[in-house]
Amino acid sequence: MKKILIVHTGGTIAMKENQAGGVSIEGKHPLSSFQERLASIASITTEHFSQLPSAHISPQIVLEVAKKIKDLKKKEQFDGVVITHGTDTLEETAYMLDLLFSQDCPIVLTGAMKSSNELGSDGPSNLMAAVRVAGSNEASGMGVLVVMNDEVHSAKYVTKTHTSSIAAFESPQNGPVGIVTKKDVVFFYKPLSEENYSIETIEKNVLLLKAYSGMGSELFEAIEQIKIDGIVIEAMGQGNLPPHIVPSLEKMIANDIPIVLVSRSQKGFVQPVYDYEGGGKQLKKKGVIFSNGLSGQKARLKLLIALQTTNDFNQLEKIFAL
Ligand SMILES: NC(=O)C[C@H](N)C(=O)O
Repeated sequence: MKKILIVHTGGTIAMKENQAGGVSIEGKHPLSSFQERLASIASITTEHFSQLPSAHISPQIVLEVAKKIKDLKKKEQFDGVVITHGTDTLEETAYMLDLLFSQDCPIVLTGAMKSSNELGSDGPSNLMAAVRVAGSNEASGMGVLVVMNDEVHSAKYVTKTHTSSIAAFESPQNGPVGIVTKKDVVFFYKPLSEENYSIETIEKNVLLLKAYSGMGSELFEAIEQIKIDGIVIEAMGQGNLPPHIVPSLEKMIANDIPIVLVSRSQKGFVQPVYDYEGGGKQLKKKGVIFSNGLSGQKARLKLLIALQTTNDFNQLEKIFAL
């Protein structure tokens, strides 16, 4: 039987609906009673790390989760790790762990869209599916995975696309990397690359801004008042920005603050194509770093981690080309 470590961090999967219709964390983890069922498919060790809604989870907390898993893995050999997590920031935690762990031991994140006592609660089936994926031989070498609604997604591309449906997670760029059927776990693709960073702390301040039609420089002027180490901008289309913000970007670059560009569009990459003021070709020439199809929230985490290792522009550009 495979040995699986389950780390609970909180989220709706750990919550209950009260009589007034409010959903919150209350008492013992509701999936504790599900332990016996899980024991029929794997040998389970459970770690109650936290009971937090995922909006309360920060990169610093994710780093603590990573350290806890590394400590537990030093003491005991596990075939796979499952992390239960709130769905609101699940994709961010999954991607951050993907950057912090090598691909040898499967790490699978799951959660629930409906709390434990709601009709049709998806927590138990998602947890069961996640344990099966973490214990499957093919999961090794796949990077950190997200299992929701019987689909397996790669941490790099998965995103929450629906606020309440149980089919809330999709990978718009390339679809799921696998599915969970009644009998099997089936994978379609393997990732082509692996990235690993070894960091002890997260101390940098990286902001995320979204571009919008008519955007002016006022947000950038406000940001000048605070100390930042980097910024990610969700640009329009292939990586274009309104012209009025260009002088603010030039100022940041002159002050050695790296600017990473991603797209507001869910699919495709940003590319230096348009040669007008604020267009991608001109931004690239000015020293803006182009990302590789990551969402804004994931590029922000990558910059946060990368800046712990280097603030050399060429190095950062290489990291974001991966
Ligand atoms: N479905 C969920 O888990 C949402 C919840 N608000 C959370 O992220 O903690």
